[in-house]
Amino acid sequence: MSSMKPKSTIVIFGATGDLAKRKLFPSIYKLYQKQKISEEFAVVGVARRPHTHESFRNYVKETIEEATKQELIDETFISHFYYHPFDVTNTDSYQQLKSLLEQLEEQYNIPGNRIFYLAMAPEFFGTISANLKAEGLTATNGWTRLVIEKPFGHNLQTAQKLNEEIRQAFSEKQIFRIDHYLGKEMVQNIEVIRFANAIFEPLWNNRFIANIQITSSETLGVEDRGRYYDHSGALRDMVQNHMLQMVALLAMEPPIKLTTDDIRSEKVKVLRALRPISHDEVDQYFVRGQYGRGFIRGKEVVGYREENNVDPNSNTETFVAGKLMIDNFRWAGVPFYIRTGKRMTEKSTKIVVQFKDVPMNLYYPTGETIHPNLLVIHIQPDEGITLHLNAKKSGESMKTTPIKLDYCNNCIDGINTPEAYEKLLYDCMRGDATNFTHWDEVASSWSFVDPISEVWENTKAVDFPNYEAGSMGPKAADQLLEKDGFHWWPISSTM
Ligand SMILES: NC(=O)C1=CN([C@@H]2O[C@H](COP(=O)(O)OP(=O)(O)OC[C@H]3O[C@@H](n4cnc5c(N)ncnc54)[C@H](OP(=O)(O)O)[C@@H]3O)[C@@H](O)[C@H]2O)C=CC1
Ligand SMILES: O=C1O[C@H](COP(=O)(O)O)[C@@H](O)[C@H](O)[C@H]1O
Repeated sequence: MSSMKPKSTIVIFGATGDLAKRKLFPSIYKLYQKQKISEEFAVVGVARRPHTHESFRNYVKETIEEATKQELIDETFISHFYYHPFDVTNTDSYQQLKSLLEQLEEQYNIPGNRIFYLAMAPEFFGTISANLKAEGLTATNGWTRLVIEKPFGHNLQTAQKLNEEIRQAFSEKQIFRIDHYLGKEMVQNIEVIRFANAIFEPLWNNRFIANIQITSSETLGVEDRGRYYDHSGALRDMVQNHMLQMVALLAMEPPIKLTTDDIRSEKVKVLRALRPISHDEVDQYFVRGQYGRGFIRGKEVVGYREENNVDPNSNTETFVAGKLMIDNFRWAGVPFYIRTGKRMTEKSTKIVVQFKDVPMNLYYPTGETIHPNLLVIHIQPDEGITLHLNAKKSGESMKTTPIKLDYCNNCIDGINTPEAYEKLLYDCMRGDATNFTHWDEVASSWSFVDPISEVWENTKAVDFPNYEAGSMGPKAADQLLEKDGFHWWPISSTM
């Protein structure tokens, strides 16, 4: 990795789409504003919609203004954007794209460094990769990298096929598989909290931790993504990738060094150690839900089956809760509970590490319990850490009261946490793949998730819809913990 400002052309396939508009253009702008990338760069948008370079620049400008809520006055920045309209299945057009890139590389003195960002439906990933190689766009004097959006396959088999296709054109080192949760500030902080604090790591195991809970709840429904989501569901959309990545970061052994390979190999070991769930065991370990009508912040919303582009009899889950066991020395016997869903009470991603109770309760010999110690990692929207301890209740003789030590990451003046895509794009430009998923992680995650989706696809959920929009999911998700003697800790910002 070079310490110089990265310099490359970025080709965005799917440049007129939602992801480019909401995440990619604003991220490139932020990197430019912060002077993190070289002033000599070029972005080429590819999609079918007709645009000239000029009309595309206007479009990009509008999208950035909409995202940043600021007027974009820097005309120089926008002049680095170009547009090349074509259907990516049409092989003839790649030669023209190649000529444009060569011309821009000369104009901006870019040494053949190219990022191909596939912000398109996955069905095109293989075709684009093959065409880029066949038409000679990957052979340059510099480096070429391929950024792949999710979903990476629909199950292990399709993911393997896709991987083989893109590996025909790009080596593993050139492939940057995006999991945007890995770009979140507090997800990246998990590793630092664990490995830079002498007080946590000695306790970070089955002798002291009772359970770990990860919740990622959303208030949004499927919005305009019904067509994709109805074939995906929450298990593939959130669990196979984001939730399992957080589990891996929480459970991995300290890497030998903070290199991409060392960290990834520790994460893979966790994913391989996940106790496989057989078809017969799915109901014991996993709960699915689908939202019905309800209220989100006082506003009535429709049920999932009434959403656009969703089958009115859909069997797709919009909520998942699960109990994961990691069969290794460190974690044997410690449940990791995960839950994620749409149209829930609050938008919140939180990790709660619940420590085991003190060995003997000196303060309430009559049976009242002491509040367990909790370490809460607030991923979003609030970013921070809270440690729940017990202290003496003022004025009362030897009674305890729960107290909290709080650190708020995004309350500090001047800290403007970069958006996940901004960080990941920057990492990719620098060639740092640490916060992208290696194929081995993807494969292990699919192996774990596949039996669950197979059972759910083949058995109709008779009780769907089984949770009201605006609630915390179906009752069965609470029972999953209750049968182990635990309960979900609240996700409110006061936790
Ligand atoms: N949107 C989001 O928040 C997220 C998206 N993703 C992933 O990112 C990818 C893109 O998603 P999103 O932006 O929402 O999708 P959209 O449907 O909004 O955009 C798709 C883009 O592909 C272009 N396109 C479609 N077919 C062709 C073709 N044959 N040739 C050339 N261009 C084509 C479209 O442009 P045109 O019609 O002009 O050809 C458009 O620019 C998907 O893999 C998605 O799963 C992942 C996480 C979040
Ligand atoms: O990848 C996805 O993530 C979003 C949730 O991301 P967040 O950063 O807002 O927590 C989810 O809405 C979407 O369905 C899924 O594809």
